[in-house]
Amino acid sequence: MLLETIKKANDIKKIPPDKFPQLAEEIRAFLLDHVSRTGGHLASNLGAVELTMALHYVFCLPADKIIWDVGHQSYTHKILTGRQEGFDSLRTLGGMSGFPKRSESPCDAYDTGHSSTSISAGVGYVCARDLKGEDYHVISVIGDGALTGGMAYEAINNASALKKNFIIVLNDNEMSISENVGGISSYLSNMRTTEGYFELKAGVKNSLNKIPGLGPAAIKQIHKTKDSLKRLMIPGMFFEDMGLTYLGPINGHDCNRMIQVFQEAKRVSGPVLVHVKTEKGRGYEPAMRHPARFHGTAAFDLEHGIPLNNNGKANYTDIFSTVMRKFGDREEKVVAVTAAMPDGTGLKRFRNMFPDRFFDVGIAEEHAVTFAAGLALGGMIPVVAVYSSFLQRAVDQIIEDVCLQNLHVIFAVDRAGLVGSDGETHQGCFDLSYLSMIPNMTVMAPKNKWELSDMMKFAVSYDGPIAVRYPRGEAYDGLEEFREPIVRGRSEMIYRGKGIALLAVGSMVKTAEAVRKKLLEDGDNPTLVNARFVKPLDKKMLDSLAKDHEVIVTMEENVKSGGFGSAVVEYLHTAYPEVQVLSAALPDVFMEHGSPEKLKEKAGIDAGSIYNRIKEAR
Ligand SMILES: Cc1ncc(C[n+]2csc(CCOP(=O)(O)OP(=O)(O)O)c2C)c(N)n1
Ligand SMILES: CC(=O)[C@@H](O)[C@H](O)COP(=O)(O)O
Ligand SMILES: [Mg+2]
Repeated sequence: MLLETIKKANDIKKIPPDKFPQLAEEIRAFLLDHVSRTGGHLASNLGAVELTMALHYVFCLPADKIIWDVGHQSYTHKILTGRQEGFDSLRTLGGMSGFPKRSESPCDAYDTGHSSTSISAGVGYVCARDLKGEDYHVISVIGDGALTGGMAYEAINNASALKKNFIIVLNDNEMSISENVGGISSYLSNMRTTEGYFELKAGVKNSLNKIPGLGPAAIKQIHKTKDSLKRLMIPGMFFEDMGLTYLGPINGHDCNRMIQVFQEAKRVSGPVLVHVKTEKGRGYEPAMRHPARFHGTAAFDLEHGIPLNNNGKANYTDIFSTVMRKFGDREEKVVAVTAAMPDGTGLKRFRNMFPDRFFDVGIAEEHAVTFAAGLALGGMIPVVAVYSSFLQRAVDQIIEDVCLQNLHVIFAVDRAGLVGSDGETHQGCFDLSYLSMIPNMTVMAPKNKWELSDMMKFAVSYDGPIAVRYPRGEAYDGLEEFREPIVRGRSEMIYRGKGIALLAVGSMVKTAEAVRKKLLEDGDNPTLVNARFVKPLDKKMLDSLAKDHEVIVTMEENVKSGGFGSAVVEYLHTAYPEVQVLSAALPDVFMEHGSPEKLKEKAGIDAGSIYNRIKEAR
């Protein structure tokens, strides 16, 4: 086994490149064996095996810096830097992260998880290197999907002005999570797959060298001709026009070719882009056929590519998907917007049935929100379906473009709360704070699957900016009998008791039920309220609770700061200083990867911990 030779960074250099096809095969077998058991990002990793090997062969880590965009494709990098054992604990609490982490290895140059940041970070490294007079290479590896994100162009613009030595590797597999979209994607797909541009470059260089006594004017003329020829050979010459030297496209599964080109890229003066063509899911038939399904996967049966442990229960995304399909039929003004997540947000069905009213804007959350503002002003009812952590990108657009103009834009905020195995970068723990601080915004969270549907109906009938946030995973199907009509700013009384009031937001209503059960066993008779609205706050309900409860417990899957609990404390503290308020919320730390259940325990927002806190307080 060649893989056994790899114990630490740069060990790959001990393996002769003619053995690389065997090493690539072993790495793919290793990835499949582990990811089929643990779950994780598979298809992108299978596609990036040879690319990573070639990079590790040519560059020297940790001195040289490889910055992985998003970071979901960094598994081979982890293997080649001596972290094979970590794959047994991949994405579990205390185990190895699924993304690059500087705390995990000196070879991880940059912590990532969100898209389109690698070129900016790379340009920063390059400037710091040159200011300090240091000597190393910086390589940003960005996918064609990530190249739909605006930050990438801001960074290229900057890199081109700075003219510093810097390598960008474009890993083009013609896929984002779903099919890649937009102009840049079509541009890349239209590029010739031959290596014509290389041949031309080499040809021109050779001819220049062979002509004795060639003067500067003649060379200038030849360069001009070369540029015109390049334009003929490669449509658009977009990257060169942006100020980068373009090399490619090259076969991203041919290690020898990549090694040759990366070595050439090292010698280029100024920023250079190497365009590498890879195949998402390579080497595993089900992933090649369904790259979107195997982009990020739970544990699956390796032989057939079928997920294990699928209990068939609907999750919140499924409910949202059904609601949107119904709106598509009933309300012609409803349009759907996603930033490259039609699968993850459940909008695929809407896309298939109402393609004219569906917009995938690429990995461009900021644009998605301002685009929705325009749609709303033009008379449509846009539903922006987006993960909580990705919406962080667009806070300014929510404030300036949507809320300031008080526009009817609906935000369907999926993956709100602890998402689990993706960890810090993906936990949806800030949205209640960053949404409810904005004037004109209404913020709701459903307690169960029926309420998500009711809240979406309410959101469509409402006129103004409004957000519904719901968690990743199985939709709660308890408390079906509690289905009072939704009224803006009004919470829902589930059980009226006295002494202790549990006031819970969304997913925490289920936890509050469990806390209530424990308290009932002790002889207490706690009240349980489903908050429904985080903004506006139901002050009438708070007034009424304050009258006959000594302790009010707020419960939310959001950071404490700026969240529901802090709003309740602010109100009660002045109006009813005698009432004790306990806030169960996420702590002021970035929550790592692990199962949501374990993370809740760690954060002290599981039923047991909240019960204990109440007991201590009384
Ligand atoms: C800001 C942000 N929005 C959305 C995502 C979700 N996301 C993760 S990977 C990905 C697709 C990236 O495509 P590409 O860069 O081509 O990499 P590939 O998966 O094809 O290897 C998306 C949309 C994200 N990580 N960050
Ligand atoms: C890397 C990335 O950002 C996505 O692939 C994300 O991991 C998807 O998360 P879900 O599995 O919750 O859709
Ligand atoms: Mg891609």
